[in-house]
Amino acid sequence: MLKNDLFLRALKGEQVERPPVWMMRQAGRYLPEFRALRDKYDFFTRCRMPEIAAEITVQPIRIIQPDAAILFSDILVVPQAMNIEVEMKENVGPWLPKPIRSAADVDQVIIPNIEESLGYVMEAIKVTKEMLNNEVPLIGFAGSPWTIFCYAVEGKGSKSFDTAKGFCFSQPEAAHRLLQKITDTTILYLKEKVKAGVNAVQIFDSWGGMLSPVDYQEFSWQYIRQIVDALSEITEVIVFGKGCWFALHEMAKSKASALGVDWTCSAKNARYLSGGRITLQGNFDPSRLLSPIPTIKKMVHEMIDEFGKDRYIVNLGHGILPHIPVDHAKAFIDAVKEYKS
Ligand SMILES: Cc1c2[nH]c(c1CCC(=O)O)Cc1[nH]c(c(CCC(=O)O)c1C)Cc1[nH]c(c(CCC(=O)O)c1C)Cc1[nH]c(c(C)c1CCC(=O)O)C2
Repeated sequence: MLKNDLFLRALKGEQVERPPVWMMRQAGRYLPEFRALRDKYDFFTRCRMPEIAAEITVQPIRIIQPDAAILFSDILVVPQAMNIEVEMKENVGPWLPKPIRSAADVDQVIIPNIEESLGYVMEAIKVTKEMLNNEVPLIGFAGSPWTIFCYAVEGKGSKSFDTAKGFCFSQPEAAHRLLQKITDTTILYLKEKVKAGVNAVQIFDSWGGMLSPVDYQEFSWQYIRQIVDALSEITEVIVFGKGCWFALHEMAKSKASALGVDWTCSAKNARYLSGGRITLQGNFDPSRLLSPIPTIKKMVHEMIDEFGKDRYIVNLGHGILPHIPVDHAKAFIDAVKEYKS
């Protein structure tokens, strides 16, 4: 049994003493302990070594003490397993030497045997669960099919992902075939993660907000919904769509346990759009952690008042930035623990 199950209770919509808190990208570069390991091994090597991945996962649990851990890994290990080469370049980010640009390229993409190609993730989950010793739940994750597609086609990060969008609009049949392959792989992958021991899963649709509301339904949401349908049978599912406030109404009708929101959508609007009943997660502006500590704490308390303490998980509106001081990150977490309604 978990010693701290606040996070799972909030996902189930139960009443809580205070809302749970964790931070997207909490295992990351703002921690000196993370940077020390970073100097020793390159990015995907760290993902592939279960002991290292587990160590990075529990670092924030020791240092800033959130109510949930998120497995250290990356959304791009999935395309790697699908026969799409992905590198992580220093100061550049993801880099794909051979992006997908044609129907013939899509033919080369495989739905892998998860055990064979991503077994190292399952090993990392098992080691992490032992290290966590039932202190807090462990979150597993995957990118949304659309977000993975963005990298697979664009070949690198982008401000607008217009090559990826252009592929959808000019070669829709090939685009949908690729999106479906990613979806099928992601379902198999997340099911294995649940078997290996994660307590909940989050789907990151980081680039969903690049699409118009109509295109979002066609190229992103219909695939996320397949994942939610398959996974909600066995675990709690959180869907985080960056910039996807326009889809909250549709998302709230799904079997997801919670929806993530970013800081461009007010708590009031998010509650209104999502119908007021589903658990919401977010939405502190990550740059706001640069404010003085008393300001951070005050703003966190106001944010909880606005969302309400129940059916709410405190988080940032996107990942923590690398230059945030550790004591500011800790203040964010502490503010939630000090909250009195
Ligand atoms: C789009 C995306 C990626 N990866 C991820 C997303 C979705 C979330 C989001 O939108 O931020 C998800 C991700 N990536 C990482 C995690 C670990 C768990 C966590 O702490 O949240 C998670 C959940 C580790 C990571 N993934 C990456 C790092 C930094 C790599 C390093 O320098 O060591 C970490 C800690 C690398 C990465 N990985 C990716 C990019 C664009 C980059 C480079 C940009 C950057 O440096 O932030 C792809």
